[in-house]
Amino acid sequence: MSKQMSHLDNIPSTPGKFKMEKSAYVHHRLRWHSSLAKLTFWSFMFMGMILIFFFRSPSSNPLPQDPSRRSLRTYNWGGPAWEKRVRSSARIRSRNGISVLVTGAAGFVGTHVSAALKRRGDGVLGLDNFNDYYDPSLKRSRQAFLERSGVFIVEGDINDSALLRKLFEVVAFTHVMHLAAQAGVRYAMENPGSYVHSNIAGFVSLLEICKSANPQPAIVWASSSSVYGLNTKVAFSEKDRTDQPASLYAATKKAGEEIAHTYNHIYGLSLTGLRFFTVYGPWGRPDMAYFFFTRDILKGKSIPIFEAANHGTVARDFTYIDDIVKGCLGALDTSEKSTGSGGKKKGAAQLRVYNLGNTWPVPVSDLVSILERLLKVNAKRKVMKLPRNGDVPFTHANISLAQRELGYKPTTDLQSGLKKFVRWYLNYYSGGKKAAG
Ligand SMILES: O=C(O)[C@H]1O[C@H](OP(=O)(O)OP(=O)(O)OC[C@H]2O[C@@H](n3ccc(=O)[nH]c3=O)[C@H](O)[C@@H]2O)[C@H](O)[C@@H](O)[C@H]1O
Repeated sequence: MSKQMSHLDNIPSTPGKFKMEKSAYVHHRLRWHSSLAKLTFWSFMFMGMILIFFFRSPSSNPLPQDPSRRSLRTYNWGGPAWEKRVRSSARIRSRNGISVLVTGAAGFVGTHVSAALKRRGDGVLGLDNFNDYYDPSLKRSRQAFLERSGVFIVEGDINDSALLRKLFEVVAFTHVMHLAAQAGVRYAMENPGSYVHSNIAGFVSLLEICKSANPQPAIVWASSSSVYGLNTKVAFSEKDRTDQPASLYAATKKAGEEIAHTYNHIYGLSLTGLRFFTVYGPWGRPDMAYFFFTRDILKGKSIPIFEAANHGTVARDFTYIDDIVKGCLGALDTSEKSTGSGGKKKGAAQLRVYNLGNTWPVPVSDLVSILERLLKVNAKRKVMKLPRNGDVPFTHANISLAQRELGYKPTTDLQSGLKKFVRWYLNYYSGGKKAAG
């Protein structure tokens, strides 16, 4: 160790305690060394902070975390083998069958609708971008489940016009079931761009291709109960106002309804929007309350139960997936043909919107009680005020229009539907991932 260093060793850590009897020279040298050490130390700290900032900065992150940039991802598609799979999956195998492009096929509703169409002999081709809004492995399991039923899911984004054009070149789809979307009411505050990207830009991109397709397909697509927003008139009817969305999610779905009107008006596309009311069931979405409540009750974690102002009840018209599937098939089967061709309208075309709910709102606290009974575990309930993040206090569907025109008739109450969900959940997460379905 050098002499100078040994001097430094004598420097007390607390200023003001230095022994004043040392010579002025020594004192000066020590002060100089002390400043040098401090300077070196702070230089390193400064450099370190810059490096940390640089590596954590989103703009320098090579992997886009923002789903609104998902279109930057490249997918492999094309080639004779790929086209053969596309054709085979979309081939109609029953008399009077239809050929349907299902967007969002690896999603919750998309999986069930695709499987149901395939079961009755319709041609079905799936399209999904497998984004990571929630655990993509669940989407992969749904894909494997559909694969076993003969449904091929093309990996790609609805914003990829070249891919969509190619799909319509390979198959003359009679229908499109458009379920690809950025879902979730609360996440819209975290990532608004992803809602615009999928629910508005993506929808327009799809409609652009559909309007130019020959023949034009009829389109059925997922709107949402959330379009009723701050509407207080119950039960929600299609005639009620939908101009007060409470979340950006709701606003993009409402925008979708207006965009549908435009494409119907200008190009003669047949368009049917379905306002789904809090759909639940096996293969569901892990971001939804019934799903993560189940997970957290089993883990012994507390679950936040929202309540409205003045301890008011928060309730949802929870609708079981099988009922929703029947509504979707009813909408496809009653769709009239689009009237345009080559991008030109030839006459008036069908434009519809329907509520698909259960007509039986259930308080969220009752949902938790049902889960407790089914799981045989008491929940750690943490009641809290409904956050101001887009949630609405209640939903309640009037379904008479869908009943009359689509033959829609929900038959599953929340207790029976959750029983089926819990059975699936326990099977799926106890290692039976392949068999679950
Ligand atoms: O009908 C729709 O169009 C929408 O339905 C669904 O939205 P929501 O009805 O809000 O479902 P979901 O999040 O399961 O919350 C259920 C209940 O639990 C309450 N809730 C929620 C979270 C929580 O921590 N605590 C709580 O009490 C919460 O206040 C609510 O009362 C879809 O996610 C959405 O994509 C869209 O399709």
